[in-house]
Amino acid sequence: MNQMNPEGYTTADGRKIGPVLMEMKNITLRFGGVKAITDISFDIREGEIRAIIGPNGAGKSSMLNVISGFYVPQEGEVWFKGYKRGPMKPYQVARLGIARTFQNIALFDGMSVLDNIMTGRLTLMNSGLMAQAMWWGTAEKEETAHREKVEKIIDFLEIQAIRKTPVGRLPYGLKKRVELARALAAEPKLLLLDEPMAGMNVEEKEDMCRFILDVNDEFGTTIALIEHDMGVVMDLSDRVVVMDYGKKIGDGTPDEVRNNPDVINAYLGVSHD
Ligand SMILES: Nc1ncnc2c1ncn2[C@@H]1O[C@H](COP(=O)(O)OP(=O)(O)OP(=O)(O)O)[C@@H](O)[C@H]1O
Repeated sequence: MNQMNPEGYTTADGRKIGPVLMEMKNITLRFGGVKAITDISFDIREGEIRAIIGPNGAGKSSMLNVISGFYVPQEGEVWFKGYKRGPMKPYQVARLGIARTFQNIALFDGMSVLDNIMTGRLTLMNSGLMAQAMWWGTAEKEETAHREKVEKIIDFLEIQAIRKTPVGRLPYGLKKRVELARALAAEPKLLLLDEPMAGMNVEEKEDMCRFILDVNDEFGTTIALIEHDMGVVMDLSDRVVVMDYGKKIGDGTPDEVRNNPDVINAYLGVSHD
């Protein structure tokens, strides 16, 4: 199988990748006079770890925000699970099965790890406040089921010891792991990670890499990520989209991208962290 096969393909290391889950077709996004994205197309396949890279200001965050539904492009189409996606509210995107983490951690510092992760399940909860007041039994049963799922994620990400700790007291690497846990609590089909390794030391990066691979492997979650650390990108990703000045300049396996002269030029031509 190759990457063009509609059924999917098998990676060099034997991982099975499925059919297309998301397709970005000729996306153009402008902010006033600034063109952040110019006519970019690419797909994300089921089970894949897909990276978006590029020098500073290339348009990566803008693209992640288009994928998440936060930005609606002026031109182009976004297809998800075989349907063209129109403008949506964030909760509708979450219900579709897309969850994300943020470049700057977005957790509730005063709340415990457990409670923060529980907030990830809000879009899956049927019982609202009214229902809880009137039919406490049903709501309680539902709450127990949610707690069980959350406890599973806590075990999986090895954060049992800090489950009661307020997030504000945790070191950076662990906060990032809690953020991953909260995104996973929504049971996403597609998980978006915005610079998951930013600000981490070597050991924290190694842990995060392992957890990302395990999530992908264990839950079959498709993952799209932006990351500046090239070593991490090349190790983790099945395929990589490369952006520069809002345009796509490369798309392929890490090896293909690494040897692409346009990509080499883009990275040599600018300062990069
Ligand atoms: N909300 C916005 N309003 C106006 N311009 C914006 C906005 N967001 C991004 N831009 C512009 O769009 C272009 C792409 O920015 P974007 O943040 O997507 O790049 P990036 O590749 O994620 O950069 P970095 O690696 O530095 O985070 C830049 O010229 C940026 O100034």
